[in-house]
Amino acid sequence: MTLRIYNTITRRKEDFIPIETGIVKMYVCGVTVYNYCHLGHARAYVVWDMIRRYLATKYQVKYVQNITDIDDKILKKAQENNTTMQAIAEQYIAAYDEDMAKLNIAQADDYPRATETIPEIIDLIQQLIDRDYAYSSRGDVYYAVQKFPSYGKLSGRKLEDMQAGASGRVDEQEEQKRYPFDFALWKSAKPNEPFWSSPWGNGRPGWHIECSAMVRSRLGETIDIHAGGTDLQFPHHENEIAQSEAAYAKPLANYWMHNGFVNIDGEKMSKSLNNFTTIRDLVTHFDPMAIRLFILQAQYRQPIDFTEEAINAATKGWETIRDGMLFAADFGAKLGWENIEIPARSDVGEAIACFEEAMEDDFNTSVAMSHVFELAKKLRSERNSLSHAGKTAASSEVLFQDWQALSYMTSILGFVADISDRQVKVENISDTEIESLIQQRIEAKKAKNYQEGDRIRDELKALGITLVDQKDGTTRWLRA
Ligand SMILES: Nc1ncnc2c1ncn2[C@@H]1O[C@H](COP(=O)(O)OP(=O)(O)OP(=O)(O)O)[C@@H](O)[C@H]1O
Ligand SMILES: [Zn+2]
Repeated sequence: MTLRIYNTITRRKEDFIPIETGIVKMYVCGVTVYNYCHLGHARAYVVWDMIRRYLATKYQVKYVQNITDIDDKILKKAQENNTTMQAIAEQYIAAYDEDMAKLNIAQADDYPRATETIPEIIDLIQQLIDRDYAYSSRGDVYYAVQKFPSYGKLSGRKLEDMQAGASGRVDEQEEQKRYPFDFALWKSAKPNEPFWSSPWGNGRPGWHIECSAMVRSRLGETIDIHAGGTDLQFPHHENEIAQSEAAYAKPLANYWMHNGFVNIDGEKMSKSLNNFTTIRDLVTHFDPMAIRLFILQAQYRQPIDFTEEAINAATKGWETIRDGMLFAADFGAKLGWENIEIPARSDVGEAIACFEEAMEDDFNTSVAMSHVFELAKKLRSERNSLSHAGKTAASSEVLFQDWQALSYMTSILGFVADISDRQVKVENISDTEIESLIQQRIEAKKAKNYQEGDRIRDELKALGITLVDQKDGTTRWLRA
């Protein structure tokens, strides 16, 4: 099987061949740190985390993700809060780390910050000026897009078409440019703004140049995969290509990958549209793994609509998968299983062929998840047989293989099931409390308050107690 990746720049799926055998160099554009991350950001970073985990089954992956800690929006927030740009950045970097850890997103190998990359940025701008791709103008430096003949090759935009559609509005900054689509590499310092000294005077870098400088300094002139959200194709990634390829005369990346949006009512979830739900708010209502599942149920390039029904359905789905993942912890001893660690790929063998086939097809997690569900549902039905009849339909060996395959797949997709949480809860409810809740449920059902009845059943389920309603109207219960 060969891994195939949809490459935005060629607009087709291609076989993945890394530059250096056995190594993948991957750069992902990170967040601008001036606010809490929302579900759209969660999607982006869950997706790149999943891809990184899958690649790591075959290659050594070097994963770099930048932090944009200089930006107009951060400055504005600092002014509003009467504090410094650095203080705002630190606050939201810490929040980012917390949110991503909840979603079980692995740390990058490196998180370069714009403020820590200034010498490399200045060097790169100087090279572009020396090669006549950039010019300084009253303390600013601009990239001359017309000098780069393949400008637009990633996004498919042509300068002539863009010019025809432009408004013709000219503000002060526009006057300093030679051509309307030239973009800033360096911005002269305004009063009360942080600045760094440079050959063009005091100022700060533009946004696009930081990524070109970081890719080069952390990974090299050409990398394997460069990734980000669909909105970054233009202008951000187009401009990165123009900068890096003009400076080094080599492709910046061999594969360009872009994740689809999380939408609300057909519109991109975004800070500027104020239609966002933060990750920290979501995790107070939903299990972070249900959020991860909600994201991975779609193939990464497809849009996802965020609705309450969809996230509720993902919560139910996660319960099934979690029970499957915890099958060994719950029943392994009873079935005589010895090694109940998450298995290595070699131990799982043939069982994962279908899963891998889906993942090799441009990381089709939608199909991959269907294989996960198949196994989780099978284990759930065996769980019921064990609880009710004290025996399983399939042999212990077959179940062990199923559980291993499920555990392997879910580890690649980055799911974690918290056994400690469950054990504590199970110990924390006494038989008398269970009996009393069952009695309350029977009464609720008699009063036709089925919602309350279901609530009690779910509450007990979360505590590891399964209720089994009998034909005679009584209820039996079982601890997981
Ligand atoms: N709704 C979304 N769905 C998927 N990815 C998103 C969404 N919103 C932002 N992203 C991605 O998150 C990453 C970080 O984005 P960044 O910090 O620049 O936020 P942003 O695009 O300014 O967010 P916003 O649009 O909310 O202001 C980018 O790769 C971006 O494409
Ligand atoms: Zn970038």
